[in-house]
Amino acid sequence: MNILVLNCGSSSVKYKLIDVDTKATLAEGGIEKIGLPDSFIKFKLADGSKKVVNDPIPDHHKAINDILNLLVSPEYGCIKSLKEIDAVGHRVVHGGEKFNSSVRIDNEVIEKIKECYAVAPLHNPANMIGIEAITELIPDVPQVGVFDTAFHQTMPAEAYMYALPYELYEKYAIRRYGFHGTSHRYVSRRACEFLNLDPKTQKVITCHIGNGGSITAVLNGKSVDTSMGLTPVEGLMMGTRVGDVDPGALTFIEDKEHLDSNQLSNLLNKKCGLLGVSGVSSDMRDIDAAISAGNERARLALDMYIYRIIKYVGAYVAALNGVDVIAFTGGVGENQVQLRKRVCDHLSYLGLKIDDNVNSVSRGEEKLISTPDSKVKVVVIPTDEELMIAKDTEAIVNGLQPE
Ligand SMILES: Nc1ncnc2c1ncn2[C@@H]1O[C@H](COP(=O)(O)OP(=O)(O)O)[C@@H](O)[C@H]1O
Ligand SMILES: CC(=O)OP(=O)(O)O
Ligand SMILES: [Mg+2]
Repeated sequence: MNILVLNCGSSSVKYKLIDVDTKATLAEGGIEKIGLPDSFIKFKLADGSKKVVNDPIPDHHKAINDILNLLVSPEYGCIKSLKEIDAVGHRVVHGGEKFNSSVRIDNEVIEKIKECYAVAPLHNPANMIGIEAITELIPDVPQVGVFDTAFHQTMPAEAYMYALPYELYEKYAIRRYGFHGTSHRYVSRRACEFLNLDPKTQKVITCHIGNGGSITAVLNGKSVDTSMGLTPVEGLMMGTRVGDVDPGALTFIEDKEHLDSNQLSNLLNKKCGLLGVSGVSSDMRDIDAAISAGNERARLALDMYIYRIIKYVGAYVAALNGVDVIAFTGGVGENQVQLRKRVCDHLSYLGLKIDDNVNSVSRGEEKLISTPDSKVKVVVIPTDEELMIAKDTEAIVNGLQPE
């Protein structure tokens, strides 16, 4: 069975075509920097080498079309026709309170995904573009939705409730949901497997730091708290998202700048974070380059970004009453060596030590980066949301309950 996985992030679309019977990955790649002038498509060729093609990709619509064309392209494709795809698994970012596991996509599910547009404006519309493109091109193929929010449905009420009037929760389901759940689920399990530990007995903190970023406290395999909230804006400072900010500052800005709620949402989602503070870019690679060129605002942005990660990890050590394993993942977490070093050096009070030599060469591969005598194990685990999505999709198409 060939399963196509589409993972629409806020700045990227990643894809994998997996033959789940042989476990072979037939094609994989991604489009990055969507909406930026230097966007590109990167994909693996049959011989394992990578090819990068620079191409202006203004939005997710063009990104998905390019991916589908590439799959059947005579030069680089691996299938002759889209009919060779048996099922499609989609990452869907916001599923509200409705979904605590993956589901087959039907009209009712589509309605629920659309209901969540307002609370995930960078993501759910992008996810729907993927679903609609597939419905149009290969209408009879079953499609499965795998929700970022599902893994966090185990959070206790004390962690997911806001101290707003209770009626607002009852009326609108305003609460914290958390995101990147598929990644936190995969990385927390894989980190334990990699270290030969039983996830059911471990206190794990997973740091998913990409264009969007979130940190999760995982106790015995279950999410008990996470840094994102009702929307993917809460928590860490991100590429373009503000993260935690005094709600009082928001009403002040609304007033002074005469913003309506759409304009305020646009500001908080698209104009803040690394981009807003540095004035340079939302992309960590550009921030690193600007710092090397002496840009002080880029340096301030990175300092703030790292400081926020340190505070959240500290908070989750408290929430878990200790920590056994810290895992870094996401485009930044897997590659930005300095960031990992600075976060870990700040956690030396836990008896945590990283091996600078190992850390400084660990990029995009599974690695234990703490020293043998460190009291906390620190690992880099490249996330594989696509594998999780493929497994869930296979289970659902076969009428089984996903794990
Ligand atoms: N080698 C690298 N060094 C530093 N940052 C990197 C590197 N590779 C990717 N990144 C950063 O990772 C981020 C994108 O992460 P990713 O997880 O792919 O994003 P998304 O949230 O869209 O899924 C960007 O800020 C990018 O600059
Ligand atoms: C939910 C979220 O922030 O996703 P991404 O990091 O892929 O933008
Ligand atoms: Mg992502």
